[in-house]
Amino acid sequence: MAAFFSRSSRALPYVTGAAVLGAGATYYASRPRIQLESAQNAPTPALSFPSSMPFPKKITVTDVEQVNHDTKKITFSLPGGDSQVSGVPFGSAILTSHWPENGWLPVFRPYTPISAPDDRGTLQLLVKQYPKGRASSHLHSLIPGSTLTVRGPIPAYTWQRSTTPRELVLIAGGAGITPIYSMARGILSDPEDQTRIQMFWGVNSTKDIVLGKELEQLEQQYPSRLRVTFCVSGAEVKPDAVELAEPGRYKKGYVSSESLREAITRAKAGGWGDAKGTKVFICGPPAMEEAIAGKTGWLGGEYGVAKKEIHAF
Ligand SMILES: Cc1cc2nc3c(=O)[nH]c(=O)nc-3n(C[C@H](O)[C@H](O)[C@H](O)COP(=O)(O)OP(=O)(O)OC[C@H]3O[C@@H](n4cnc5c(N)ncnc54)[C@H](O)[C@@H]3O)c2cc1C
Repeated sequence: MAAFFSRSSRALPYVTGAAVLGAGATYYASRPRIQLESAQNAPTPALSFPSSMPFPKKITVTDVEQVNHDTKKITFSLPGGDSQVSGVPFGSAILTSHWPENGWLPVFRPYTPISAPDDRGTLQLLVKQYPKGRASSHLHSLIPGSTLTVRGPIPAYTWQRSTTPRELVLIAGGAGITPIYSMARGILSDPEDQTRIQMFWGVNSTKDIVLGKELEQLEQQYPSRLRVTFCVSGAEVKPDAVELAEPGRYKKGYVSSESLREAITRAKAGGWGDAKGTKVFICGPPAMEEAIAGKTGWLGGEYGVAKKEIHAF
């Protein structure tokens, strides 16, 4: 799939039928099962692939929360209310579109919901605004009652649960946290899945840790299955975090080779890789992905991880 951070130029191909239909079979095999409370009130998916590609849906803003200097959490209600779930499997994105004022063409952009696939009646996006960003500025302009046109879900990684213990390394950079968080929560919330996750999230500043509480909650809920390390590269690092309060939890600097070494050693001891052999999931800026998972990156070199064992969103 397109690298998350070269996303603007890659958004358009998502609307092309060929790419979308080609991935259809994979998506259907991977759709999460919806827990039915009873046959009568079984929720239906608001979005389903491929029918929601040509026939978009409108979702309505119910809440907007400014979570830091550049990011908003936007909550939407689904067209069918509580009788629906989003239908977006974890790790997958939806395709938003809007017509810019005086624009000749609509602007399409993918966003990964941070709500769970089986949340009734609601879908939540976490959107970072880029200076002059067309879609992100539009999304940041929405207020309760505004509507947004969405298509999808865009097929993503086909996850297979593991009933025996397995280790994964998940790496996010900046706003690339949304698919990584979504994958982690989806895997952890399956009680039959024994996958254990070591997650690294590289941010410029602790201000950028916009899903910190949610990740902390997951860690508390699944202490033996999730371990998160925040790598803070800017000057401002949580005071005393490294030395005192939370040893190992906050690291100064980028997600580095040294940071990963310990995780990989642990992963190797515990049965590294999911049922399909994928060992590392990564989503971040190109420079970060290149340094870690590129041709001459540490994973391939120092740690001997093959390209096919790495999934980049
Ligand atoms: C599968 C997928 C899922 C995604 N999920 C999310 C999500 O959950 N939340 C989220 O906030 N974004 C997400 N994105 C990114 C999103 O699709 C847009 O690309 C992003 O919001 C910027 O679009 P824009 O129209 O606002 O900016 P544009 O109008 O395309 O660009 C405006 C300016 O911003 C700069 N810019 C754009 N993107 C970046 C970037 N990544 N880094 C640095 N500068 C940039 C451009 O260079 C340009 O100068 C996802 C992308 C993909 C591929």
